[in-house]
Amino acid sequence: MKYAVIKIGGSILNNLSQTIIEDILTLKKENYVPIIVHGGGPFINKQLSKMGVESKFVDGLRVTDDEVLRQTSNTLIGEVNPQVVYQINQHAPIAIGVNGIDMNLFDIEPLHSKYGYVAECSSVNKDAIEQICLYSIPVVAPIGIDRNSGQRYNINADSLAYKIASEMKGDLFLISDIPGVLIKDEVKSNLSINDINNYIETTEIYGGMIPKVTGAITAIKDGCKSVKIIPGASEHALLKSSISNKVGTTITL
Ligand SMILES: Nc1ncnc2c1ncn2[C@@H]1O[C@H](COP(=O)(O)OP(=O)(O)O)[C@@H](O)[C@H]1O
Ligand SMILES: CC(=O)N[C@@H](CCC(=O)OP(=O)(O)O)C(=O)O
Repeated sequence: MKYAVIKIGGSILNNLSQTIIEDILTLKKENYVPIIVHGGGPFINKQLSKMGVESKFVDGLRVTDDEVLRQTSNTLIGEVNPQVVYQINQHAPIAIGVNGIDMNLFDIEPLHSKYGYVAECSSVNKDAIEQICLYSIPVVAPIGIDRNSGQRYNINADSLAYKIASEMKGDLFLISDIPGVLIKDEVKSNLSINDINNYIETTEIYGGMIPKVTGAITAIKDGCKSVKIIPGASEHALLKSSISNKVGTTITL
C-alpha cells in the first residue's frame, strides 16, 4: 500500500473531469491510499473582490491580513472543501473534509511577516492521517493553526501537498488547468532537476510554475516517491498517469 497525495488546484475545480473522481476511487481499490489536498485561489480572489478587497501576492503567496485571512478561511473551509467532499461522496460516501485544526493534523511554521498570516507546514501528524485513511479519504483544506496562540494561518496548497507527500513517502499528483509543463508549446513528459534549472533560466518556466517545480525537487529529496503534474480536464488523467508517464509531466531528480 502506498499513499497517493492528490492536489487539486483551484484553477481546475469548476472544470474537473468527473473521471478524476472515479480515478481517485479506483486508486483506493487498487494499491493506493488517497489523500486529497485542494487549493482555491480563484474562489478566494472572487470573494475578496466581492468584499472590495484587492488580492495581493508576493513571491506567489497571498498577502494575508486579518480580513483576508477571515475570507480565505471561510472560502476554503466553508465553500471549497465541502464542494470537493460532496463531489466524491456522490460516487461513494467515503470523503471527509479536514484542515490543520482537525486532530492536530499538521503543525505550521509562520513565514516572514511581509506575507501576513502565511505559514508553511512544518510537520505532519502521520498517526492521525493513517487513522483517517483507514476508513475514509481525507480532503485537506490548506488552513493551519498555531497551537500555542490559536492563530490561524493561510498555507499555499502546493507546499502543503509537498510536505504531506514527503512525510507519508507517497506519490504526488498535482492536478492543474494545464496539460503538463509546456516547453515550446509541447508537454514535456519528463523533467529532471537540470532541465528545471535550465528552463527557469531561459524563462520557459515562469510565474506560478516556478514554486511548483522547485517544490517538487525538494519534496523528492525529502522522501516523496514521485511528482506528476497532470491535466484535470482530461479524461482519466489521474489513473493513466499512475500507470505510465504518458500523461502530463513527471519530475525526477
Ligand atoms: N512551462 C510552463 N508550462 C505550463 N504552465 C506554465 C509554465 N510556466 C509557467 N506556467 C504557468 O503556471 C500556471 C500553473 O500554476 P498555478 O497557476 O499555480 O496552478 P494551480 O492554481 O492549478 O496550482 C499556468 O497556468 C501557467 O500560467
Ligand atoms: C498563502 C497562499 O497563497 N495560500 C493560497 C491558498 C489556496 C491555494 O494555494 O490555491 P491554489 O492551489 O488554487 O493556488 C491562497 O490564498 O490563494
